[in-house]
Amino acid sequence: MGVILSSLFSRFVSKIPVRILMVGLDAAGKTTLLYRLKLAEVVTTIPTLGFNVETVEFKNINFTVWDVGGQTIIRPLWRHYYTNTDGIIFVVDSNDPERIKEAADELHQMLEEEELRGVAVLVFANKQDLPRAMSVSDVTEALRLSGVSQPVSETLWLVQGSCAVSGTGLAEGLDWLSDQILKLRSL
Ligand SMILES: Nc1nc2c(ncn2[C@@H]2O[C@H](COP(=O)(O)OP(=O)(O)OP(=O)(O)O)[C@@H](O)[C@H]2O)c(=O)[nH]1
Ligand SMILES: [Mg+2]
Repeated sequence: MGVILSSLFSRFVSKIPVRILMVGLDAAGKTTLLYRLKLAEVVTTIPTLGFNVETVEFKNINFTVWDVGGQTIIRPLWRHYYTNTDGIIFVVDSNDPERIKEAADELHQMLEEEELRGVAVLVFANKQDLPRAMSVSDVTEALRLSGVSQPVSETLWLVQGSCAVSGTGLAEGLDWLSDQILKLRSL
């Protein structure tokens, strides 16, 4: 009886494990975002040369977030993290219109990967606190996402405005991402 109760208990309280790959161009704010989520603090970052990985508890989900460095020379490493990815967080510096096309090209190249087919993609249009930041709709257009079809009952992608420094928009993004991942799992 005790064993049954304890296994029932752990079934209700244990969190659902989910693996997230977080990528985007260098300086988009990935590492800042990761530690804002993990510690609710702003950490001083240096460019990530390899990766950071942290678990972040959010509602009934246990996200393992892989934050991989975005400098041009190390972008080919992203694909080594694709296997078993449940969701992608693609971080864009909305204040860097000069490189938004480069970001779009990287995103589309990734979306063509067989291993990532059907994976939910949350785009954070980050740095919305900066006065000259591109709006969410401008980022969506520049990323050419409207052309990427959404499956009938799920939404494959969402562009969410964010500020990794204050944390604005992060919970909304994770809410959407967790819903999508759970929906896709139940299909
Ligand atoms: N104003 C503003 N600055 C931000 C925001 N997010 C990150 N930054 C700053 O942007 C710079 C780069 O942030 P990182 O988190 O190191 O960027 P990254 O995407 O991890 O970069 P790589 O590791 O090189 O791929 C840092 O100076 C951050 O403080 C934001 O939402 N608003
Ligand atoms: Mg980093």
